[in-house]
Amino acid sequence: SVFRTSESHGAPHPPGPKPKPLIGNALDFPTSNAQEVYIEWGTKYNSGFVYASAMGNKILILNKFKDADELFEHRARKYSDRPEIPVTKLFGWEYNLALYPYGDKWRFHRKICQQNFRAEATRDYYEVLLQKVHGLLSQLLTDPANFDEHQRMLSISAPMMTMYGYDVKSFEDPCIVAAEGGITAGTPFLVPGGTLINTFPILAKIKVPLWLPGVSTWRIAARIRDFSHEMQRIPYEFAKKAFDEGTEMETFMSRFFKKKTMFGASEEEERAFKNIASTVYGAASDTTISTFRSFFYLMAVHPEVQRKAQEEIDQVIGSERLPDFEDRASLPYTDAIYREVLRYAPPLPLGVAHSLSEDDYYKGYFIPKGTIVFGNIWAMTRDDEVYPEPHKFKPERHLDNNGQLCADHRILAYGFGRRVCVGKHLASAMLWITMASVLACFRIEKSKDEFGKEIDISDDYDDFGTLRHKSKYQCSFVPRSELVKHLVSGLQ
Ligand code: HEM
Repeated sequence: SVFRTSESHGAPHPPGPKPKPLIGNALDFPTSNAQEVYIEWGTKYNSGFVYASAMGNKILILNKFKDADELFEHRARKYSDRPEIPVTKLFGWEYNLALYPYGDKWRFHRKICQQNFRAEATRDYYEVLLQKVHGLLSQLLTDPANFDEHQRMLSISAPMMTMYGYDVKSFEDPCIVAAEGGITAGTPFLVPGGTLINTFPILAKIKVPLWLPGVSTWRIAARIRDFSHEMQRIPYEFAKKAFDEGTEMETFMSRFFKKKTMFGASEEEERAFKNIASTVYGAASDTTISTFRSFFYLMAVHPEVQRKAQEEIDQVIGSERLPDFEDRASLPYTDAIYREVLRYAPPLPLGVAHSLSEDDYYKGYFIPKGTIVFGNIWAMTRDDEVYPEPHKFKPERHLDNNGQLCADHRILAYGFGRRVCVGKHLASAMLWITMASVLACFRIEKSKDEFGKEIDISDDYDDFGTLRHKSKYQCSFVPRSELVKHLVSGLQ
């Protein structure tokens, strides 16, 4: 569009679909597979970044890493805000630091996250993670058909355990019911006219239409607030009690309680620890679930990749023990699989929206304050100048000629700039140890039908607005040896 406004000093907005009178680009916004549509816009308007606006929302999409790097990293001071969600307070979602505006409160929370989730600090969680992953191995051995349920439970219980020491064992757990209930019921409120549909991952779970007869907005709001208080209260009180009784294990919350007892802590700090622990549930579980779904699928359809990883594991670890975090540096191919899964199937293809806190000019274009800015992770991980044959699953692309991991550590799936996923080291540890452990123990194969014929798995994904999941499929987990069977059954 070439709309010129007084504050733009004559510079046009970046290229994009031409706005219609009154409704702007309202009808142009995609409701699913947006990441692909935005790539098409880029091609159509011959630009690495495109702009559109509707009903007061201005949106900039960055399809190229170079532009994302320039704006999110080098101009971070302007590009680190979040779009405002008016109902946050109404729903009791003030705890969620991923939604905070760029400012002191966010900075305070982010600093605590960085201290506790930086690469070194994640070591404190290794023992718990390993225990949880070994639990998954046992379940895959005894009940392989329900592998998806098991990986979902792992993805939910690992963060609950590391944050609070709260051991979730069932989807009926009151804390999980409250967390899921709040997200499910609250989501429709976040979508004014559907235009913000791609703004937050949480929007993915739109299920209850608010205009159902007899459903009052306020009643729903009150329910969501209750859910949200419960999901914060239950595990917090559990962790507090465990600490007071001296039975606590080393967790994010116990570390805080210990510090408070020894040195004291402000109310503000206590509130921040609580907020962070609650945020982690939503931030960690769905993204991890999505990654595991892609991983099992990609292994089942790429036996040659699996074989290579298993050769590497057998060589380094042998078959008498299971992988440990210390083995990671000696298993570059397995690490390359982790990177390639997140490249091939980023769980949040459009990341999480940033917003621009001041007017800006870029490459001769005017971008107004308040513009919602998406880094199109999907487009960047499919850029064939960076990743030749981007539609192929090839872990080798992350290795150099000596079979060592390439120096570029950047995993685009974790987002950008000062808002980059603050849990990425924890996520990396969790994802890698799970992948290495499952590969060490099982061959992941396509399931067979009653005639012994392999059941194909399509490359279909469900796209819930922002969160992308491999659509339902079957696969089999075959123990690699009797020894492995023995090793895994001994874990329980
Ligand atoms: C596969 C796993 C994960 C993926 C793909 C992922 C991806 C992302 C992305 C794309 C963002 C937004 C970045 C941006 O604004 O540019 C984000 C933010 C965030 N993530 Fe993750 N994440 C994962 C796991 C985790 C885990 C395990 C934790 C917690 C320990 C976590 C905590 C957070 C938090 C708190 C934010 C908000 C940061 C802020 O607004 O400053 N994430 N994540």
